[in-house]
Amino acid sequence: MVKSNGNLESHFQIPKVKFTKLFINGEFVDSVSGNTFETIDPRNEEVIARIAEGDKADIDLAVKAAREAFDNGPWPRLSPMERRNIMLKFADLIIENAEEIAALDAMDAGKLFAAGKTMDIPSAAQFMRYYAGAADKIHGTTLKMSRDIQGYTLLEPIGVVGHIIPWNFPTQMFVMKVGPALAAGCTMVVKPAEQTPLSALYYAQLAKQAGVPDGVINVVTGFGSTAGAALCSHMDVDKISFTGSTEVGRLVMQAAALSNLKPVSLELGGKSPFIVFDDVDVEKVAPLAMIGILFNKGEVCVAGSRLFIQEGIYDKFVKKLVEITKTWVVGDPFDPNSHQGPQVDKKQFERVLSYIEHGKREGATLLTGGNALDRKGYFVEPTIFTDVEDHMIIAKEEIFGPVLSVMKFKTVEEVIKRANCTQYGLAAGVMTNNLNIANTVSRSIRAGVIWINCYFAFDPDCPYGGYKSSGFERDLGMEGLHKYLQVKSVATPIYNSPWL
Ligand SMILES: NC(=O)C1=CN([C@@H]2O[C@H](COP(=O)(O)OP(=O)(O)OC[C@H]3O[C@@H](n4cnc5c(N)ncnc54)[C@H](OP(=O)(O)O)[C@@H]3O)[C@@H](O)[C@H]2O)C=CC1
Ligand SMILES: CCCCCC/C=C/C(=O)O
Repeated sequence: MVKSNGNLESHFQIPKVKFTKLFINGEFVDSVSGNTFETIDPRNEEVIARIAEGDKADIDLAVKAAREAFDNGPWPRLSPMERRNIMLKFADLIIENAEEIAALDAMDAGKLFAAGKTMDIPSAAQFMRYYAGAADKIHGTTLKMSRDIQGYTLLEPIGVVGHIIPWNFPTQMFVMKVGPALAAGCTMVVKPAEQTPLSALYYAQLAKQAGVPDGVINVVTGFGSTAGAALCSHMDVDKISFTGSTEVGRLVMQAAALSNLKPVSLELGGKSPFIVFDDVDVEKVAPLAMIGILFNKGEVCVAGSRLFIQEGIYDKFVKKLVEITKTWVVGDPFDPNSHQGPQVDKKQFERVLSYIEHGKREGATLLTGGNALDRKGYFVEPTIFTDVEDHMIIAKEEIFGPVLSVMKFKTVEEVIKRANCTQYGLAAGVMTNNLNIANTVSRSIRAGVIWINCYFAFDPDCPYGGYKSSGFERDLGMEGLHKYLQVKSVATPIYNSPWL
């Protein structure tokens, strides 16, 4: 039985929500319609605040501000060093306000407050600093042309960017998208997920404080089917950067194509294999496998949700997994003893529980967990299914919760084939002390991120994104910056040069 920590009263003074309106052209404003929507605390199902509900009319105003800021404003025309300095100030303000932002994401998304303060928010500031440092290192190339022509390329900002972000990492997603776009000299409209508007609005205020000019960053809170769809279809938006479900990713791409053929980058769902060979130390790797599914309550696209264990260590490994779940505390995300908070909302909570019922009906063995906690809020026990078969729904579909599907395998060839047998291709974990196996498997798995003897090894310098139905283009790394740039080739004749 998973313990639900008794201390549900937070000793931390939860801050009042300061920003609830749309942020357009440097000001917090009501939506044109005057409509608002509730943002709910998944700990207790209570209303945190009412937030301005932007729709097409507000997207039009936000895009107009971003368009004007790009076409005539200072941001794309500042020297890269000036952009860098403002971005560094932005990063400093993120760190200075880490505690308040962590509290907002804990209230809005059920994310652990302590982890937010010490990991999520600081890593977001690091992402911003990484791209501040990249701002004055955006270089084209000189070309060796075949005739008496001199050629070179320019990397130019793509223009007005629409960022549509999900609810699972409100902070990182905001900064992973906004940071590189700022460094590139772009302007933007951010549509945060309806479940998690609070930190995005807070970041908008910090950006203004840091000196980001009005109109460069605009935040329109609201719903995907209205505000999000309007952003994707907008004729004055030059690029869409989307993170979310594969299903919605298709809609985003369709809207972009049917409007002005704007390019899109898609970071979508996953069903990542975590592969354990029988030469590993079970005591060390089993905890990593559990973190691979339980980190952030399983609401992670790269979660290692399919655990493949080689038969030689299967029984010992599974026994260790159960031991670990018994020490795993599910409870109030403000309580420092909690390892796991509530799922983000009622819809996701019910979705996870419905997948657990699928697993039972399909004949998998429910080894541990499988229940909601008997308390208010959207809390789900860490759940492990064994005897899972590849054709089962819990082996094929992304659950996006603390539910692990465990499978046994014999050979390297078998596990490569089974790991690749998925529509997704986001990430994979390969646990082995055999370098040849690590090399073979890492090159054979069709996924955008491979972690060998580690997991969730995120870094600002390491590109992150998917193959197949997990999307294309990358966040993070210099690839995460280049998607906000476009290449211009320039050529001129050369005369009397001693060489070509
Ligand atoms: N790759 C990743 O990091 C993530 C993947 N996911 C996947 O998505 C699933 C559901 O999560 P969810 O948040 O509902 O993901 P969605 O794909 O539904 O939403 C992601 C973002 O897209 C917006 N959106 C929704 N419909 C449209 C549309 N027609 N046009 C433009 N934007 C739209 C959403 O707005 P709104 O929230 O207001 O509807 C949200 O901001 C998860 O179970 C998981 O499979 C989810 C989060 C992160
Ligand atoms: C420190 C963790 C950063 C994670 C940010 C991106 C991951 C998103 C996902 O896979 O859902």
